[in-house]
Amino acid sequence: MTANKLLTRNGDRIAVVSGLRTPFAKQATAYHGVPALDLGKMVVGEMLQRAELDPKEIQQVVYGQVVQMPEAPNIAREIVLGTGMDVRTDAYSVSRACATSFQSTANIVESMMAGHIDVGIAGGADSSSVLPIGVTKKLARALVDLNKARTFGQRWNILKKLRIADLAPQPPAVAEYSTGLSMGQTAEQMAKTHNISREDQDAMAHRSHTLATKAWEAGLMKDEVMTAHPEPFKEFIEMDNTIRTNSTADGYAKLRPVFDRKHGSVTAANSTALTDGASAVLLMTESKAKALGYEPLGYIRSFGFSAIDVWEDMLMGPSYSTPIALERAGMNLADLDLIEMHEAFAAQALANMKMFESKKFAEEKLGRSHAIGEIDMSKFNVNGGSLAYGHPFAATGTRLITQTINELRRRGGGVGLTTACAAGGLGAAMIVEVDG
Ligand SMILES: CC(=O)SCCNC(=O)CCNC(=O)[C@H](O)C(C)(C)COP(=O)(O)OP(=O)(O)OC[C@H]1O[C@@H](n2cnc3c(N)ncnc32)[C@H](O)[C@@H]1OP(=O)(O)O
Repeated sequence: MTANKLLTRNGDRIAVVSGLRTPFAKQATAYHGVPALDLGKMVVGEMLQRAELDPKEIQQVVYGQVVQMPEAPNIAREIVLGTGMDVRTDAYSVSRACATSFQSTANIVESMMAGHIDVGIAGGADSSSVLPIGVTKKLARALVDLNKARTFGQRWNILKKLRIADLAPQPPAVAEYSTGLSMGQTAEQMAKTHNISREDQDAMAHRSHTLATKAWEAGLMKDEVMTAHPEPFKEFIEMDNTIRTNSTADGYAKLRPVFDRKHGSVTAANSTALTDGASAVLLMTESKAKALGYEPLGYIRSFGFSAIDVWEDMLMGPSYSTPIALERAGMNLADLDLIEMHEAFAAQALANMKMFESKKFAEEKLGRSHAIGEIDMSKFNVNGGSLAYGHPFAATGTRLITQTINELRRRGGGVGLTTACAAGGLGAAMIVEVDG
């Protein structure tokens, strides 16, 4: 029972007591004008209310957002202050690109393992609609110099050096800082290197939308997705508007590639949309959960993070992090009942799936004698993935954790892998379990 599990010093497992998210929405739609912080407060506030937990029980909040709000750099602390928690609740923010809420969850787990806390909240939120739109480097420099200038002549000397182009606003790019390549260009690179066909990418996207539609229709999302009522409080948002409920296989072929217009295969339909949303999990040590009268939904069994080069195959994180998490759990891929992989792009997910079954990859890149294993599609993203739900960067990790645990519960228990790639060549994998 105790072997290969994450345990506290008292032998407690780390329990997921609750998990919730907002409906996810495409950029500039339902949450236009709603900052990530408000989305985060919305989901954490609602989760506390549903759990009927005295907010004063929360000892630590670790939260994250990938696209930062300069006016509120510590989103976790703002969530504490904005949701009625004790002002003395510790809170800090983390960033691990698209794996941010895997990281915030890992931080709470580690605090529990160290014996520092026994109740904490982890999660992440992002808005692609409320962005810190900046100015060019030349204009930024001129503005600083203008602030220091004392005379009209000095001011004029600064201003006359500016050109019209220097005044253009600079939105943040979804690109890798050190290579300058966008995530879409990286997916395109991976599609070419691993011979991922356009047809296979489109089929994966169609599968994702179809399964997500079925999941919503069957009412599977109702416990884990709240109804949102964002400012200006005109409408309620009940469902992800990212999902194409009328997805048809032939609708995909018509689209032109976006990131390599001439020779590419990555389109708007086989990429995740730019998305707004938030998610969170409430974690407790097993004995604290029981003492407070909670029946845990599931447990965190193991996790692992990985890092590789950013120039080639940068979004291959699942293929590197999964063997680490499996080894720490004392398991093989075949022991898993579910495999939930973040679908950043169909090409990226398919390239990872290929590498899972490649002995050559295992030998050359992982230093292992055998492949990670072949993915059984009946266990893979069974209720659809990020291609359908979208990807509010920091929110995807805790979406995956909650979705996987809930599906394991519907199946009467078991063990599931959640895994994601992230910018910077990072990878995250977390194994969750539900008692049978
Ligand atoms: C580690 C990581 O996770 S890395 C990933 C990080 N995330 C990203 O990089 C985000 C990637 N995505 C993007 O940048 C954007 O979504 C893009 C550039 C791919 C597309 O953006 P947009 O052009 O604004 O997408 P939009 O939603 O308008 O779709 C474009 C067209 O495709 C169509 N389309 C989209 N999905 C589908 C589909 N499933 N089936 C059929 N048509 C579709 C739309 O209807 C639209 O058609 P229209 O022009 O006739 O209206």
